[in-house]
Formats: sequence, structure tokens, C-alpha cells
Amino acid sequence: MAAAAATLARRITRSGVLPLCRRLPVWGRAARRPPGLPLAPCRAFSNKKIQVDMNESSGVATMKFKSPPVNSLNLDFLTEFCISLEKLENDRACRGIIITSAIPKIFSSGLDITEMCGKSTEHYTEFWRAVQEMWLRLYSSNMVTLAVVNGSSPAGGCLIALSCDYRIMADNPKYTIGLNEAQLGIVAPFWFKDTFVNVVGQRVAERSLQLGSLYPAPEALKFGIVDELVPEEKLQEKATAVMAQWLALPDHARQITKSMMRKAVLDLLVAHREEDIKNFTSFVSKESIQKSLRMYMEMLKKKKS
Ligand SMILES: CCCCCC/C=C/CC(=O)SCCNC(=O)CCNC(=O)[C@H](O)C(C)(C)COP(=O)(O)OP(=O)(O)OC[C@H]1O[C@@H](n2cnc3c(N)ncnc32)[C@H](O)[C@@H]1OP(=O)(O)O
Repeated sequence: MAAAAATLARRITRSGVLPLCRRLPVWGRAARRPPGLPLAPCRAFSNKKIQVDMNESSGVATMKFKSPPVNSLNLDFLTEFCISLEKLENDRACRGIIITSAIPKIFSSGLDITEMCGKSTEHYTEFWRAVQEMWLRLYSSNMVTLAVVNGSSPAGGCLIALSCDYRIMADNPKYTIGLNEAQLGIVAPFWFKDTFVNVVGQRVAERSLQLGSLYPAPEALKFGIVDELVPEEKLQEKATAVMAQWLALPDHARQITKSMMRKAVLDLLVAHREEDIKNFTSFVSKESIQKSLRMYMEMLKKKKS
């Protein structure tokens, strides 16, 4: 796993985000199976923290986060995420991916705060590169990406959902979503902000980011952070229907349109990747930021007692 991560990191450092030519638009890749053949069985691959099930007949993979207690995004998780995504991106049978959680009530708690506390500069560098890598791959994916947000989704968890093409959230006001970095005394990086703006617009993004707002599901719908609320027991059915609707179109037109809409934001991080890593490491190494993060972790633990 570590070797694979290193390879990924090296590749991205050399050439920026994976070249689009490797991900040429294809017309209905999954529809190529010769008619009359029996449906291919589901294939699955599972690592420690993410379960992936590939339905070959529909061309849709489901990626389920299963990293207790709260699917926090640590280095191992991010590495698995990138490897899984790369496997699917290279699988010509796969046209769409549903991202969801196997942990009840939690989609993802965002970046693992312990990865940002009391570690070395080398560690912060490696961690932040992995966070960038996850976003670059997901945001630039040629597949249809659908987030099924079946639990709370703060900060980095929200970023994963925002990076998808469409978001369905469980209709439960106890589940919250948003970029709450300001509440931790940290600042969402420019590419978190740009992704957010691209989904909700400048005004909602500015207010939400300044206040570090976490929105209960109904408010998240009102502000356009998610596209639909669905009763929890209907999420799977709805996801299948939404995916079928997106996959009914020829891939190439959708892919080129997506690339056109997202390119500027992606290019910006690719061009400033090393600078962004330096900013992160120097910011997170400050004693005042370390103190804020420690206090936040303590607050999380106290909340229980
Ligand atoms: C240029 C500089 C740029 C810097 C930008 C950095 C960007 C950062 C983006 C981020 O993603 S920061 C992370 C933000 N995440 C959060 O604020 C979420 C915090 N967690 C929660 O709100 C809750 O835990 C929850 C997700 C709503 C779940 O609540 P629940 O009551 O079900 O569980 P808890 O008892 O709170 O948590 C269980 C267990 O997990 C630990 N934990 C929770 N979240 C994190 C996390 N993000 N990282 C690490 N650990 C986390 C929590 O402390 C508990 O641990 P314990 O040992 O069992 O007490």
C-alpha cells in the first residue's frame, strides 16, 4: 500500500492531474457487452477501509466507506480511496460510481485531525499531498460520481460529496453537512472554497465558510449543498434511478462538459500544488493552530461524557 501511494504521489508530482487523454470519452462503455450474453456477475474488491462492489451489468460501482468509528480521512484511507478510484477509472466496464458509507449515521467526519496534530513536517507534507490527490482524482473523474450522504458529513467529508456530480442526502435533520473548518480555527484551502462556490455560488459559500456552518439536511437542501433529500430506506433505490438517468446519455458529451466546467479549478491546484503543501505545513505547524486542533479534539471527547 505504501509503495502504491508513493507511486501515485510521484506520478502526480511529475505530471499534475492524470492527463485527460488517458481518459478518453467513450460512448456507453458498459453497453459494449455483446447482446444475448448472460449478465456478468458482480465483482468486488475490498481493502481495509473501503469496500468496492462493481456491478458489471449496469457499469456502476459502489464504494462504501467502512472505517470505524467515523470514516475519518487518514493517510491509509486516502491512499485506499485513490487506488480504488484509479482501478475503477481504468476499468472500461465502469461508467459510474456511487460513494456512500457503511457506518451508521456517519458519511465521513472529514480529515483525520490526529494526522494534523503533533507530527513532523514530512508527515504533514505526505498527508496533504494525499488529500490533494484524492480531490484531484475525484473532481476530475470521467465517471459519473454520485454521493449518497447517509450520515453526517463535515469538512473533508463534505468536500468528497461536493466533488461528486450529484448529491443525495438522507432526510434526517440530525445529519449535518458543511465546510466547518472555521469552527476549528483553520481555513478551508482555496480549492475547497472553489469546489464549494461551483456548487452553491459565491454568496452562500462566503457566508457558510466564514461561519463554518454545518447544515442539517433540510437546510443543506435549501442552500443547494445537496440536490435531493430521500428517506434513508429509499436511498439505494433513488441512487440507482439517478445513476440510470445520468448514464442514459452518451459518455463523451457529459465528460467533455464536466471537464470544461471543472478545468479551471483543477488547473489552479495543479499549478500551485507545491505552494499549497508549503502553506498547509507551515500553517498547521504553528503552535496556535496546534492548540486549536488539540482543544477541538478535547471538546469532541468531552461531548461524550
Ligand atoms: C492552509 C491550511 C489549510 C488547513 C485546512 C485543513 C482542512 C481540514 C478539513 C477537515 O476535514 S478538518 C476535520 C473536521 N471534522 C470535524 O470537525 C468533525 C468532528 N467530528 C464530529 O463532529 C463528530 O465526531 C461526528 C463526525 C459528527 C460523529 O459524532 P459521534 O457522536 O457519532 O462520534 P464522536 O463520539 O464525536 O466521535 C467518535 C470518535 O471519533 C473521533 N473523531 C471524530 N471526528 C474525528 C476526526 N475528524 N478526526 C479524528 N478523530 C475524530 C472522536 O474524537 C471520537 O474519538 P474517541 O477516541 O472515541 O473519543
